[in-house]
Amino acid sequence: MTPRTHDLARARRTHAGPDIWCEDLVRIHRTEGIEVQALQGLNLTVEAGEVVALVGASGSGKSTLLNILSGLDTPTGGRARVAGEDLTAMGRRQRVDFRRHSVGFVFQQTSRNLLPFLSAAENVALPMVIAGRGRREERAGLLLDLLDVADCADRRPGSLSGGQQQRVAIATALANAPSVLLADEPTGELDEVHSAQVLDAMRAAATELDTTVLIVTHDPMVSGHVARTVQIRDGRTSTEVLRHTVADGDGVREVVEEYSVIDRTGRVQLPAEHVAALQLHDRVRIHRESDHVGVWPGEPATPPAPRHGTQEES
Ligand SMILES: Nc1ncnc2c1ncn2[C@@H]1O[C@H](COP(=O)(O)OP(=O)(O)OP(=O)(O)O)[C@@H](O)[C@H]1O
Repeated sequence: MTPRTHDLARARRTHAGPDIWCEDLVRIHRTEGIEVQALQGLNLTVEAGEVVALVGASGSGKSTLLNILSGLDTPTGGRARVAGEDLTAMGRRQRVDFRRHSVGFVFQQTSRNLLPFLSAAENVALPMVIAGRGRREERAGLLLDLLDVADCADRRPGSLSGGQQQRVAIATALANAPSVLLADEPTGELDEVHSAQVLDAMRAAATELDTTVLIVTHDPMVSGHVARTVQIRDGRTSTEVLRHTVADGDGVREVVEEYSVIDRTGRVQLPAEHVAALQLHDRVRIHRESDHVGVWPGEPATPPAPRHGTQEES
């Protein structure tokens, strides 16, 4: 901790277990008699202090999930807990409290995050005014310092660059020391250099304040800046990419491993490229070997003989 930020209040958790937990989450949107199942039994667990990117094609259900996790929307089915709060059983007052204290939110549009007629410091202080928090000016200054935009404190958003505005927006979202920070395409309007700077600043602030972060993004670059990337496909989590640094006889290197997600009932979504390459459709044959499971196209009718060590793993 730097000397200036050592007295910044960090997230305070009174719950045990993960900060984000969803089980079999379903959300059906109904408009003009048409039903769209945006989330189709989604499972996701994010432990306290993790920084996770959520990626997926347009329409895969990312914004729907974020709206539920931030308490703006309610699921049609399944269960969800964020910062220890059961999102399916919250009353109106509890929901207001949850949005004020337990979660912070950063939108893609820089103009949506900040009030244009307030300075950066006043924007950061505003959620603390609403929550009745003391020592606001001091905390606002420390947060702006933590996000490396202390020099912008007296400037209004309109005179700041997109990257500076997003840093101020992150400071604002962290004002009341939430356990969870949800960010919807926070780098969507920034170029690569500024995106990287904003992500690094967000990650550093999250570590300092012990905040759990979920970043929804289309930007593949974001994955390179986080240890865990969860892919959502057709309203379900399908694959996860984990990155970690290994130091061994060959030196220090980054190891990237991709996993398919398996749910409680044993469902696995095969990666789309495997499905296409092997022309898997309608039904497949599955064989268990001693240490893995093989998946074969449904044709021909005779099951293949096991070929140890050469099968495509699911
Ligand atoms: N309010 C709504 N009414 C009807 N359908 C909706 C509504 N919101 C979302 N949908 C539908 O639900 C599905 C998931 O949408 P969602 O916005 O969650 O996806 P997304 O992954 O965030 O997409 P994008 O990356 O384009 O923002 C889509 O088919 C979308 O058309």
